[in-house]
Amino acid sequence: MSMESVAVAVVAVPFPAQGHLNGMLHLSLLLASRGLSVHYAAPGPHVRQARARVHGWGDDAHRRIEFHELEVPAYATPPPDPVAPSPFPTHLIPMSEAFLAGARAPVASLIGRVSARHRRVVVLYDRLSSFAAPEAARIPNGEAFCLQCVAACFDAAWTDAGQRLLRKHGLDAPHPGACMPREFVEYIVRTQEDSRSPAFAGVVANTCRAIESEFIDVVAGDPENRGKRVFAVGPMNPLLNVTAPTAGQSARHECLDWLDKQPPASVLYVSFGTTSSLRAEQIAELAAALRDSKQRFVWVLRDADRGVVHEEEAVESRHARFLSEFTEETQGIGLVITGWAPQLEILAHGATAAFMSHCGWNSTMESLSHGKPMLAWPMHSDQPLVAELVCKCLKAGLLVRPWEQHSAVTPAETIREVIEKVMARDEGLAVRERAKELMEFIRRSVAEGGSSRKDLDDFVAYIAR
Ligand SMILES: O=c1ccn([C@@H]2O[C@H](COP(=O)(O)OP(=O)(O)O[C@H]3O[C@H](CO)[C@@H](O)[C@H](O)[C@H]3O)[C@@H](O)[C@H]2O)c(=O)[nH]1
Repeated sequence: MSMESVAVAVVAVPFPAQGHLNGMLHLSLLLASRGLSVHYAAPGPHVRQARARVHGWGDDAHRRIEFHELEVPAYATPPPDPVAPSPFPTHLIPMSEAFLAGARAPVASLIGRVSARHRRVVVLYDRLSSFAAPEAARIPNGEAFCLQCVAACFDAAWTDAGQRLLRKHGLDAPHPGACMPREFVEYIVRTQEDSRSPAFAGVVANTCRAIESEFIDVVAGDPENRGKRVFAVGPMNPLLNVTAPTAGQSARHECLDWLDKQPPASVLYVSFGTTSSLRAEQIAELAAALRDSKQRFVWVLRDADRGVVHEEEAVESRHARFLSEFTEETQGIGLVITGWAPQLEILAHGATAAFMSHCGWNSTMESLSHGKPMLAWPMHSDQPLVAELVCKCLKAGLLVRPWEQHSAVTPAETIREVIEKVMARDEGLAVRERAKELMEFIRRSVAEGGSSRKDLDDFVAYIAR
């Protein structure tokens, strides 16, 4: 480790929901592997959640990071409501508000302590934890970079130039603000002023030129980013080798042993991330579609996370009756996982053929970087637009149902039709081939000489200057 890199410290302040904790931890691990001193700060339960759930780095990698548990006053953590009219996780709003109100002071004090010991402090914040950016301006040696853990097309979609580009590509998703409740749009607006801190130096984005080149240009050209640096370093998730298990990882999930016994490219992986809960009627239709399609599957059947994650007993009890019958009917053909699944390893596995997903951005990057076509079932926020990007622009997926139908139950027949197309029919050949091609492009981006590698090198060189 050079003295130069030790002199610069990174303070990473994720938003404490899994889809954000995860990206910030991947980036922190990438920076730590380059010899930078990295401090990762989140409320205690979320630090533990991020560490327990991250995949692909091996058991030892975390030692390179200093974790800080922020004291945030207690808040309500209601369970998700699977029958709510909107699939947006409104049950997370009390956590978001408490975090916004309570985390600023402990983050400021951490930044102050780190500032005293380093030549420069780089505050990496999430768009939803922008309050950390002005704290970088209050120390003499601070600067702030925003980690964009959503697609560049979603970031771009809020601007006129972005909207024009979306139309040019025939991407016909509703305006981003329409896919989330008004109170959450207000939350984003309230954090906007902070993100314009004088310490704001630029954006690090979990995307790459191989899939979003024009959208990255729109983000870079946004007047808010004028004179700032934009680095597209994605995918930040490790790219696993399809045959070898993760090096240095002790425990292996049993579903991977089951996948080892299945033929190549024969299994459909089904999972809807950590912010979606399906209503019982929808679960029954999806189950019927999986059973009737006669395709092998791994299905992660979980409700959305609470504001603080407790273990999964409640989920199991909600589905217990249905599950005992369904697992009997599909014995040998499929697996249902009700706990935390090793998604990255599942997507990397040679037996996995395709991914039925809500199109969260982490899932999308993980799927495309492992060559798996997507069966897109968008639920809220950025997902309807990402589904359009994957299906229409990248042509690496098929839509299960458009977002506009989110309050209706999608029938088994419709779901089965898409499963059969992607998994078995000639009609699905093009998306299967295209996903493999994109994997090659994406992997070239992060390899020596690729655009994401260069942007990561440039980012590291810039902050360590
Ligand atoms: O059993 C599981 C379930 C999930 N995951 C991982 O959890 C992450 C889920 O992230 P994502 O696919 O992005 O979905 P969400 O959890 O829904 O993420 C939220 O955050 C994302 C990034 O901001 C947004 O793109 C989404 O719309 C938003 O819902 C991924 O890394 C998955 O690999 C597992 O490893 N095992």
